[in-house]
Amino acid sequence: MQDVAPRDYRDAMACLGAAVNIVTTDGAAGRAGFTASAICSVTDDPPTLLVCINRSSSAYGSVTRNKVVCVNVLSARHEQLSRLFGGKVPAEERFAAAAWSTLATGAPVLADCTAAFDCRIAHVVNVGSHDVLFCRVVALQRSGCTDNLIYFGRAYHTVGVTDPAEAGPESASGPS
Ligand SMILES: NC(=O)c1ccc[n+]([C@@H]2O[C@H](COP(=O)([O-])OP(=O)(O)OC[C@H]3O[C@@H](n4cnc5c(N)ncnc54)[C@H](O)[C@@H]3O)[C@@H](O)[C@H]2O)c1
Ligand SMILES: Cc1cc2c(cc1C)N(C[C@H](O)[C@H](O)[C@H](O)COP(=O)(O)O)c1[nH]c(=O)[nH]c(=O)c1N2
Repeated sequence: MQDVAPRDYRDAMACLGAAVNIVTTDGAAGRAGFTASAICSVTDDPPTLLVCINRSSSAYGSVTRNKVVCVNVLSARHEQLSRLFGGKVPAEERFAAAAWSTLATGAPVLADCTAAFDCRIAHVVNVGSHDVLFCRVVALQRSGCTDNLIYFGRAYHTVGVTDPAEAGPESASGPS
């Protein structure tokens, strides 16, 4: 069996479109956040999602020591914010560019995000350069679920629904 080169792997992964999110944390280990597309739902009982984080990321220490994250799902208007959280910009400058609140864990919730999943990190698995964080969702926020910022072919795109009713009502749940 022939090994697949990392470059070929990334070229093929560039063909897999994915929603763009900002993953945040706060707590004793400090506030931090990064742009992430390697996120998916694991199970609805108990509500659990996974986040893949590069261990070389500036947010890594804060995320793993605080043991909480909020996954903020982005819409088209957040492209510039996604670029800011995509690397090489100091954390304070990233957060200064938007309005934030909190739900249950204290991790920053982006005021106008499409959906926010506030989580406690339940389990961590090391795989190559990344840690896979299995995150138990403890609170939610949904608002204006009409479009998503998508990363595909190394570029940003938008998908949306023409009838907002298709996306369901706005809501928030969980302890606050
Ligand atoms: N999962 C990730 O860690 C991830 C995902 C997307 C982009 N990025 C980072 O964003 C920057 C721009 O990326 P790009 O899409 O323009 O070109 P790229 O060639 O670095 O990435 C192409 C695709 O490969 C995957 N990928 C990239 N780096 C990866 C990594 N270290 N581990 C696992 N999968 C990875 C992603 O699906 C990405 O869309 C790069 O620095 C890249 O490392 C990282
Ligand atoms: C569209 C897109 C998607 C992702 C990323 C980037 C971009 C532009 N990055 C990279 C990540 O955002 C970046 O490396 C961090 O912000 C770390 O940079 P600093 O170490 O903080 O400068 C990223 N990193 C990661 O660990 N997991 C991921 O799923 C993703 N996904």
